[in-house]
Amino acid sequence: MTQPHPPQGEDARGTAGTGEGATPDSERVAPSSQYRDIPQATVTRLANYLRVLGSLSETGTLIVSSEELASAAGVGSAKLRKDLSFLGPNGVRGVGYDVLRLQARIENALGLDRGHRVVLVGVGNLGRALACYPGFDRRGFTLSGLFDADPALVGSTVGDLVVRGVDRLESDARELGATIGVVATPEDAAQDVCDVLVRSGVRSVLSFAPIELDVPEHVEVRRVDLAVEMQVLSFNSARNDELLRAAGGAHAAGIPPTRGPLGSAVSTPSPARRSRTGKAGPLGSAVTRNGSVIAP
Ligand SMILES: NC(=O)c1ccc[n+]([C@@H]2O[C@H](COP(=O)([O-])OP(=O)(O)OC[C@H]3O[C@@H](n4cnc5c(N)ncnc54)[C@H](O)[C@@H]3O)[C@@H](O)[C@H]2O)c1
Repeated sequence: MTQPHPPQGEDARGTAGTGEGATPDSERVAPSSQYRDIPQATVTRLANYLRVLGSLSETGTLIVSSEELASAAGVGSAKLRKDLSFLGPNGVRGVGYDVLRLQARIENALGLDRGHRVVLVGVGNLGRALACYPGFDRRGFTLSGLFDADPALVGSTVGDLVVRGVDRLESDARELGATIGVVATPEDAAQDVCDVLVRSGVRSVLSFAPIELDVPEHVEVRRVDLAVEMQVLSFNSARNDELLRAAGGAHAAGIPPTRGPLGSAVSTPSPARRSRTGKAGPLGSAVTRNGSVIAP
């Protein structure tokens, strides 16, 4: 992860400070507000780069090239450089990115350096699993409060926290300084819970309940729906089958293989296609054909 590599693409110009072609990073930490125009898709990818960088820093890697980082994150290196260009000058030409510095830069852009206190409502099957997951802390999210309506659960310990009654949600979430509220209740309770979270001052809600939640304009809701993710996988799988069939026909006719939907040449899947480099990701996880990394 430390070999130098020649600059290319927009980096090579070294003008706009878009990547490894830029001058060495200044120590100046930009305010997060400077990043508000970053496109949503880039924000999602930045979070992914951050995860990869976290794994690299845990293994003591100091410098990473854009190709290596891009490969581990499952994106093309041009896209990676474009994404990182939103953060201002990064990296050193011919050397690569300083892992810790880039981590700090992305954390700043994502507002993670401020830290987030999270409260979770609904400590059932899903809520318990989330409450026991140790990975949030590593990424700047401190689970600070668990709430449930079931008297049998209130007072019990889940993970490191004692479950509180939902009747205390408004006052306790405010007192805890919660910035994010997670809704893991049945759908019929989700809107009420969301309203209480909003009254407590929470401005970001992550909901697992399968309904749309009404919130005031200043509050953002993100809904997680695994069924939707599986539907996307189903669609991609059907499309890739189609492309493989077309590529098979083209091979038979002596026509070169077509490009896949993400720019990869379509060929029969094999273990060697676990990632663009044929390597497992930094977490030992496989990079899927559509570019996402499956975390262990
Ligand atoms: N998005 C997804 O991919 C996905 C996947 C699985 C489940 N879910 C959804 O997540 C939610 C939780 O699922 P689950 O399997 O953990 O359900 P569950 O029944 O095991 O747990 C729900 C918990 O919410 C508590 N609760 C009920 N009303 C409440 C209220 N008013 N205030 C506080 N707590 C209250 C219950 O006491 C229970 O502990 C459901 O809405 C489910 O549809 C979503």
